[in-house]
Amino acid sequence: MLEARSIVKTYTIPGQETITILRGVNLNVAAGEMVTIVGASGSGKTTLLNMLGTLDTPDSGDIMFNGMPILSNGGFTLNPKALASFRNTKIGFVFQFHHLLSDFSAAENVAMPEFIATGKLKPAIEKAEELLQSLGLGNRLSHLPSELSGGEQQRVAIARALMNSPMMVLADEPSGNLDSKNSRILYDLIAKLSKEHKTSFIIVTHNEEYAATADRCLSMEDGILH
Ligand SMILES: Nc1ncnc2c1ncn2[C@@H]1O[C@H](COP(=O)(O)OP(=O)(O)OP(=O)(O)O)[C@@H](O)[C@H]1O
Repeated sequence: MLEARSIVKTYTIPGQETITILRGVNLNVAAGEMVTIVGASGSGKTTLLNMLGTLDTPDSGDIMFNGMPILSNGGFTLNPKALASFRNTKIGFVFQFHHLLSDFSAAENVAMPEFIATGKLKPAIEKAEELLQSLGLGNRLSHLPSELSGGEQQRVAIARALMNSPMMVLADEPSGNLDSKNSRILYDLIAKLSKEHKTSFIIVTHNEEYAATADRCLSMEDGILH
């Protein structure tokens, strides 16, 4: 489903030498596969996730998505509008600080991107409620983020990422602020969703114990994914 080839990324800070973060990363992820990425702080895990999510460009490398070239020799193949549409429809994002909107309920938070895209509130809310119910949050639909536990908030963030039935979800430390019980629940849930929805998950984490529960656990070392 996803094929990333020879991704190289360097950063140059004015007045300092250039540092190479990604030295030629290769990654293949199948549909419905759950892949975790571990590695030392600063090793480039988030940088890679940003490239895979088309949020940033590498210096060089290629990305194919479902057989379609998205990135060729370090440049996007789509114009900005088409790229944004690709990202909004095919990729879901889950971050450690889930960025839920504090004045909106769980259901409204999940429905928001679709409401903005379509201008139709009722179908978006109905779909959001259905999704939240399937994630065990049926009795939390009208709660504000501040009225939800950390684990519940993270499940709302996952529901939001799944709202447009993406082919791939990218998650950066999704359990970073959760205790071990809630982290376990979250990883079990992701494993189940990846199989049920045939959605690929790529998850960056520091927790090697949970990382090992994925279909495949990779490690970022010296700018290469092993
Ligand atoms: N915009 C930038 N300009 C310069 N250097 C950057 C920039 N973004 C990231 N870096 C550097 O790239 C390296 C990799 O950062 P990245 O956030 O990908 O690491 P990480 O593996 O996700 O780390 P962590 O586990 O601590 O989140 C770091 O040394 C960071 O300082």
